[in-house]
Amino acid sequence: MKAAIKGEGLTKRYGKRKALDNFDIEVPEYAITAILGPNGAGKSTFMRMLTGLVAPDSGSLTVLGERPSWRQNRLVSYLPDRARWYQGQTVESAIEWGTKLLPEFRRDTAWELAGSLGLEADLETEGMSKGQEARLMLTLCLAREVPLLVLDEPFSGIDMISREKIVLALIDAFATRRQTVLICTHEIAETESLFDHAVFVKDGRAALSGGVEELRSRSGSMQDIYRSLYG
Ligand SMILES: Nc1ncnc2c1ncn2[C@@H]1O[C@H](COP(=O)(O)OP(=O)(O)OP(=O)(O)O)[C@@H](O)[C@H]1O
Repeated sequence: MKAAIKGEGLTKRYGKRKALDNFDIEVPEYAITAILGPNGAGKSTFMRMLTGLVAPDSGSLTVLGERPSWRQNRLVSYLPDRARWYQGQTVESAIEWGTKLLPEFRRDTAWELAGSLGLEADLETEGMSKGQEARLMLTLCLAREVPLLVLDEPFSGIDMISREKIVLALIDAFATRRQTVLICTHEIAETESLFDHAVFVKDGRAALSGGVEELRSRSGSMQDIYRSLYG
């Protein structure tokens, strides 16, 4: 197994609090890996580190064989945990913006995804519901044919039917492209069928990780493991 992402001894402090505390992780390439854990465990801090938005205080991190950087971000499609739009943007102008500015962005794929997620071209980002906003962010992210997708909470605020569509879109994208996908989520119940590999984060550390099949055969469902670690 080759690692698309490798982190060793990653530590990040905010004042006295350690968001990450000697965090070790290996994310296998061409697989879908879940990062799981309760609020405040350190998941988003790690996701931000992958794109260089947050620098570790100590430890080492490689993403596709190099340290995170702006140059490296051409190869990474990152879905942040909060949306930011330009004023007056619509679904159409956001897709045009992606076509012009995002590396390896496929306009046709974006329109297909937008259509299947029920996003109309003239829908304005101002005044969008939380779920519409999440669907548009995901559309922009999945339309990029880059080697690594990093999705921070892609399902939050999204209704069950759309969530199922997104899971199918991800499986579809994954079957036709060679991509590594890293997803941080709280929605284990409906999405665990998606994951090949899982990393459970607790208090800034990797408490448990491994192939999902192997973890299940040893310790039950992902939900059972989650309860026994955090309950
Ligand atoms: N910019 C920041 N300034 C201060 N503290 C921060 C900052 N970013 C994260 N933290 C703290 O670091 C810890 C880990 O936060 P992080 O957002 O990584 O958790 P998370 O696992 O993603 O949580 P959630 O599931 O709620 O999104 C928390 O205690 C948080 O308050």
